Amino acid sequence: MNRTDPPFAIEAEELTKIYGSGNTEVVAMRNASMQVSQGEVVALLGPSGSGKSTFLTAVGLINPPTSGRITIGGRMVLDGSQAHANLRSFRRQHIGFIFQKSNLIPFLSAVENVQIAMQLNGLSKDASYRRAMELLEYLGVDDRAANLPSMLSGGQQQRIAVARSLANRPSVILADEPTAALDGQRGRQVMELFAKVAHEQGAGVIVVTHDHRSLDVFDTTYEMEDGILTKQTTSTKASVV
Ligand SMILES: Nc1ncnc2c1ncn2[C@@H]1O[C@H](COP(=O)(O)OP(=O)(O)OP(=O)(O)O)[C@@H](O)[C@H]1O
Repeated sequence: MNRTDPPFAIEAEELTKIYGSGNTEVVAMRNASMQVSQGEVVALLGPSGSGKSTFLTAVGLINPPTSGRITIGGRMVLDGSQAHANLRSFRRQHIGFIFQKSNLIPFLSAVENVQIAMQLNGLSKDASYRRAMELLEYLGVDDRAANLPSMLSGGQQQRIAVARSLANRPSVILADEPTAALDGQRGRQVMELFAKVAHEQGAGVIVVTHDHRSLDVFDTTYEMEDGILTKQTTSTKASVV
């Protein structure tokens, strides 16, 4: 990389994660490294139990690695177990995370679930409401804004979760099988939305997916197998909406 190049959105260096110890020790991830440029969308593939979630939650500063370094937007935030930032507030400002399950707050309406992410960062109620409604409209669920999560389908809940993850215009978006609860077409739309946000906002995006039909949306594909991460391809890109 040249000195004048912008920093990588995400730089993971030699991440290793060991769960347990002695007889129960599991090395879930071994020296995993990845660089994601600003505006790049990465697919992370691999069989069940291969370490994909371990990698994603490490990069998302949720489940720190046993060793290795994580640099976000040019700032090294984690060196092994040593944090170089307040991880919780750094995560809230810079990282959007979408889990397999939507994890919405059950007693807040759809729009409030999106607003809360912004209000925690100090945005006013009115401003957060406007942006939340804009995002819900973008995702085709604005007519559900007043509903509690329990009144929504799995796919609708997931779209609310996607809106919430985008609310603070994060520089990093991490998604763990975000389209598992969606039908093929809606799943593809969500993937295309990630690509659009990556390109428009210059965010770095990593998506764990099993959906091979949407792989053309991604710039780069990595595969995890037995805790070893390997770069596969830079795909032939489809046009993005
Ligand atoms: N908290 C934990 N304690 C002990 N072992 C764990 C823990 N979390 C994950 N593991 C183990 O680490 C390995 C990697 O798990 P991980 O969840 O990262 O895989 P994955 O590729 O995301 O799987 P899936 O596709 O099924 O979600 C597995 O062998 C798993 O059993």
